[in-house]
Amino acid sequence: MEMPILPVHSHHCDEGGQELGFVVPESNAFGKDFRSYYTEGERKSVVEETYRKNHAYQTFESVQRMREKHLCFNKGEMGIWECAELLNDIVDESDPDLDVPQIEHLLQTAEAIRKDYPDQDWFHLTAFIHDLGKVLLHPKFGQSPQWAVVGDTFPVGCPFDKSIVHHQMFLNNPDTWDPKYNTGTGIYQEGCGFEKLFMSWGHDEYMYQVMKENKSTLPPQAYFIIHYHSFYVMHQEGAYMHFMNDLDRQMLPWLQEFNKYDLYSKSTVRTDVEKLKPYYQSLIHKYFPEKLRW
Ligand SMILES: O[C@H]1[C@H](O)[C@@H](O)[C@H](O)[C@@H](O)[C@H]1O
Ligand SMILES: [Fe+2]
Ligand SMILES: [Fe+2]
Repeated sequence: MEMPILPVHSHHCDEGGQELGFVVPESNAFGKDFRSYYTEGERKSVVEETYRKNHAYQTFESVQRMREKHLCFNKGEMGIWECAELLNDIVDESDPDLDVPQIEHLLQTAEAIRKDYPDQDWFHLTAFIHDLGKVLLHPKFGQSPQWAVVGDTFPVGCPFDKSIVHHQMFLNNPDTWDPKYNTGTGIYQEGCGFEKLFMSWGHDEYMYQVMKENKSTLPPQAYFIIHYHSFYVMHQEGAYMHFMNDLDRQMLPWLQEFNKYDLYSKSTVRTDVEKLKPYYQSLIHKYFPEKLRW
C-alpha cells in the first residue's frame, strides 16, 4: 500500500463567496463549548461517573483480561450495516457533547467528511465505522459497562499523563502506585511505536482488531484513525509522543484531520438514515466481507 499524501481538502465557495464545505460550529448540541468536562451541564454527572470507573478499573491487568475475552471473536457473525443498526439503541455516557443515537453520529461524521473530501471514499467509510466498537454495550454483545467501552483512551503499563481528562481519578487505579508502571516509560521503550502499547480497553481497540481479523482492505491510515481516535492527549495535546515511530508520524495528520469532523459534526440535526444507506452499503461492499466475525 502506498504511503498516504497529507490530507488537503479543496475549499469550494458559491458565487457569493460563501463556503460550501463543512463549517466548524461555535457550540455543541447543548449550546456549550465542545469537550468541556468541568462546567455544569446536563451531562456532567453521568460523564464524571463513567470516567471515575474508567480511570479506577483500566489497569494493565484488566486490559489483558478484556483482550483475552474479546479478541477471540466468538460473539457471532454480522455485516457492518447490521451492526451499525444495533447502535440505534446506544447512548454514550462519556460524551458531554451528544446524546443522539450513535448511528446518527456515524452518519453525521461521515457526511461532513464527504463534503470536504468527495473523492476519498475510504475516508467516508472510516468515519462511518469509527465508533462501531460501541456495540460492546449492546445486550447482543454481552453488554459491557460504559467504562470498558467509551471515553478517551490512554496507554496502560506506563505513567498516566497529567493532561488526561479527570486525571486525578487515577489515584484510585492500583497501577498509579506500582513502580513497574509509574516511572519513566514504564514497560515500553522510547520510539517503540504506538502499535506496541497496550491501550486502555474500549471501542477503538475492539474495532481496530475486528478490521484486522476480517481483513478489511481499507488503507493503513483508516486503521490508524480507528485505533487511536479516542487517544485525545496524543493527537490534541502531544502527550506520549516519545513512543512514536516513523509510521505513526506519517499517519497522525490524517487522524488530526479526522478528529475535526468527529468532534464538530455532533449536532441535533437529524440524518436520514434510509436515504444514505445505499451509498454506505456500496462502500462496505468494497472494503469488507459480507459477514464479519465479531
Ligand atoms: O466521549 C467520547 C466518545 O466516547 C468518543 O466516541 C470517543 O472516541 C471519545 O474519545 C470519548 O471521549
Ligand atoms: Fe469514538
Ligand atoms: Fe465519534
